[in-house]
Amino acid sequence: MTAADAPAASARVLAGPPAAQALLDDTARRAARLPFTPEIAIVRLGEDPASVSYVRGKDAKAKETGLNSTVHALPDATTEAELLALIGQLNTDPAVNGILVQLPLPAHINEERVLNAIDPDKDVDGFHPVNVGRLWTNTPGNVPCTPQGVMFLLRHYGIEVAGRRVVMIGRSNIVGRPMAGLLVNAHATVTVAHSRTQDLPAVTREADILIAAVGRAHFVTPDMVKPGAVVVDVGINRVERPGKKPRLLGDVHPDVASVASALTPVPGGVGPMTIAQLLGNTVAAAERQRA
Ligand SMILES: Nc1nc(=O)c2c([nH]1)NC[C@@H]1CN(c3ccc(C(=O)N[C@@H](CCC(=O)O)C(=O)O)cc3)C=[N+]21
Repeated sequence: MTAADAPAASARVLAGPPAAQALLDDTARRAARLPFTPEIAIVRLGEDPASVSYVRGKDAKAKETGLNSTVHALPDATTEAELLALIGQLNTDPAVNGILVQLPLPAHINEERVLNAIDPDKDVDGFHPVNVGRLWTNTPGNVPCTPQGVMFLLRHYGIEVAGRRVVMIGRSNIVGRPMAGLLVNAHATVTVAHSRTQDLPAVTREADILIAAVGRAHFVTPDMVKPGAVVVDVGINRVERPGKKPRLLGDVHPDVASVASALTPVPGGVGPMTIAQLLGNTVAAAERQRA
C-alpha cells in the first residue's frame, strides 16, 4: 500500500444519542424529586411537516422522561391576538412550568411580539430578551436549547473549552449568539464569524473547536479546519426527495473527518441534544419557580 491510498485518519464520532440519554436520565431524576410533575406546553401553528414531526418528538420525549406535556395545535389562520391570548393563559396557569412556541411562525404573525409575550421564567427556549440579558450577565435564566445542548455534549465527551480558541460560524439569535455567550461564560476565547467575515478559512483555521451553524449544506471544507480540531456541526439541511423521507445534511463536509480529531454527525449529533435540553430546561424552570 502506498501513502496515497493509505486510509485517511478519521475523527472520533461525537454521537448525540448517548449524551442526550445521559441528559435525559439526569432530567428524569430531577423531575422525580419535585413535589409535582413538571409540565411543558408546546404551541404549534399550521401543518408544516417538519414542525409537526419535531413537536411530536418533543411531546413523546417529555412523556418518556416523566414530564407532563400538552400540545396546542392551532390552525394556520390563527390570528396573532388569539395566539397572544393563549400565551397569556399559559403564563398564568400555575401547572405550566415551560412554554415553547414552535418556530417558524406563519408570515402574518410577528415572531418578536409573540416571543416577548412569554413569561421569561417559563420561556424554556430562552429567546426572551430578559433571558438574553441573563445569559450575557452570566446569571441564572433559561438558555437556548441547542447551544446549551452543545455544551453538554462537549462536557460529556471530555472536551475542555476553558482557555481554548473557539470559532463560531453563524450569528443567529437561536444558535450563534447564545453559543458565544455560553462559551465566554465557560472561559473560552470566542470568535463569531459570519457571511461578512473576510478570509473565513484563515479565521476558522485558528480554532481548537469549530462550531458551524450556517444553514448551508457541506459549507465547512477540510481546508477550513486546523488538523486535530474538534468540529461541531449544528446544521440540519433538509434535502427533499420525491416519495422518500428528506435527507438531512450538515453544514460540515464529510471529508472534514480526515482533518478533525472529533466531529459530530448529522443526523445523530446535536439534534437529539436540543430535545433533551428542552426537557432539562423545563425541569430547571420548575425548580426555580418553586424556589
Ligand atoms: N421554538 C422552537 N424551539 C426549537 O428548539 C426549535 C424550533 N422552534 N423550531 C425548529 C427547530 C429545529 N429543532 C430541532 C430539534 C431536534 C432535531 C433532531 O432531533 N434532529 C435529529 C433528526 C430528526 C429527523 O430525522 O428529522 C438529528 O439531528 O439526529 C432537529 C431540529 C428545534 N427547533
